[in-house]
Amino acid sequence: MTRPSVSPCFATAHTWVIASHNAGKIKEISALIEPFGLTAIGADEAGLPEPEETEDSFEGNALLKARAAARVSGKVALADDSGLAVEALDGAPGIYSARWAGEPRDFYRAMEKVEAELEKRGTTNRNARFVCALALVHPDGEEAVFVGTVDGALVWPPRGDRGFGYDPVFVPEGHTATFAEMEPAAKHAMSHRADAFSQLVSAVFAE
Ligand SMILES: O=P(O)(O)OP(=O)(O)OP(=O)(O)OC[C@H]1O[C@@H](n2cnc3c(O)ncnc32)[C@H](O)[C@@H]1O
Ligand SMILES: [Mg+2]
Repeated sequence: MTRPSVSPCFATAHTWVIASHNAGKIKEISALIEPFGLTAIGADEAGLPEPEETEDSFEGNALLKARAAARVSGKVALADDSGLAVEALDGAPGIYSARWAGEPRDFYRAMEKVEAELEKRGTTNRNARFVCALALVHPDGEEAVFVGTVDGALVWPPRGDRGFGYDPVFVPEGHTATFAEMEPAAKHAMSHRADAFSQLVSAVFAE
């Protein structure tokens, strides 16, 4: 038996707080963790505030959100900081992916902004990548972060009504459907979140 590469305290907790206010993410993360016999509680359900994302990296913001949730709830907290990095836009919107949608959030507007920026640059390079940092924090101070990615290309106009955020404009490499046109299980099998989660599973639940 190989030892888990992080402290066993994460796997022995019964409940993980999902430190996110994004319903789409909570749904995807709950589906990923429930097979491990863990109960997931969303940040709204746990009455957690939404911290300001002041760090300059996905990892930094994921840790900031998980630390705040673990401190307030006294439970293991899992946070996800993620976004779309467009090659021809030097990685934008990146950590600002949610902020490009304005307040209240309007992702059609955010997708239009990405398209307008590409047109401004007069480029034919439509390569993009989704990135997901998952931070796991125990109230006793133990921490771990896992980063996953998926490469693909942007399409215009948006297609499909599944998923959330930028899914309607993202076609993963080797496919023709956007994430928003795929069955949720197909997206979960290849997404940036699934990639980060499989690293987490190897570290936390390794036998
Ligand atoms: O911070 P929390 O409360 O978790 O929720 P959020 O929506 O603000 O999340 P982020 O700060 O991590 O912003 C990430 C944004 O990137 C986009 N994004 C992340 N993962 C995505 C996915 O799987 N499909 C489509 N868009 C995604 C989506 O628009 C998110 O709002
Ligand atoms: Mg956020």
